[in-house]
Amino acid sequence: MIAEVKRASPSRGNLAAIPDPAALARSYADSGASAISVLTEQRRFLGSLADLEAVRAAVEVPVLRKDFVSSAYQVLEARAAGADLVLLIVAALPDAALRELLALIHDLRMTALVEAHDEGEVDRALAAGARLLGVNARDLDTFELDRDLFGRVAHRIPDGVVKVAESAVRTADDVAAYRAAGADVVLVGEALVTGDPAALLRAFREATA
Ligand SMILES: O=C(O)c1ccccc1NCC(=O)[C@H](O)[C@H](O)COP(=O)(O)O
Repeated sequence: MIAEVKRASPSRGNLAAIPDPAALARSYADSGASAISVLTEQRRFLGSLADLEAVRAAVEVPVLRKDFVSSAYQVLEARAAGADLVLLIVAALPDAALRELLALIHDLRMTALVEAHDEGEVDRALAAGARLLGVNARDLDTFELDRDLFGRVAHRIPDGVVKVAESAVRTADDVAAYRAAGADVVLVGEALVTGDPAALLRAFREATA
């Protein structure tokens, strides 16, 4: 499980105040999350690099900078703030930029979560050298959720590339469905920040046991 610190979103507005992101991240890690995703975009998600720094200082597990990263500067910022992983969204990056940012992230001994939303984007992510590939159920233009998307495109992702199912998890059954469709990792935001994170993470883990 990757558990997300998510105060607000363009599709859902304000979700949770999260006055102490470090405490939330600690509760995620204590409840078995294997990594923490921190949204650092300010305007629509109400996140910040300060949130990332606070989370980094609070947990031992890897921390993901989740943002619309399109420059080397943002990757270096992520590193300086203590991130281990950086999100790269295929739809937002031409092939050359995707390759350059991926190479920089690997040179820095970091990991890129390369995010796709259709088969063509999965193929572009693989061609660029993605080793951790996310399939986001949320269409970033329309905000529509398609929980079945992961199952339709996962067959294109070869063994050896870690498969992450992103978004739209509300219940343990959703986690079980992603797992059955081949997900190695599931990334969850809204359900955790609007519910009881410890109880949910326990139920999510049991759903895949
Ligand atoms: O969440 C949104 O509304 C959103 C809109 C546009 C671009 C990105 C967006 N979210 C980022 C994410 O991918 C999710 O925060 C993450 O996958 C968790 O999703 P969920 O569990 O459904 O909150």
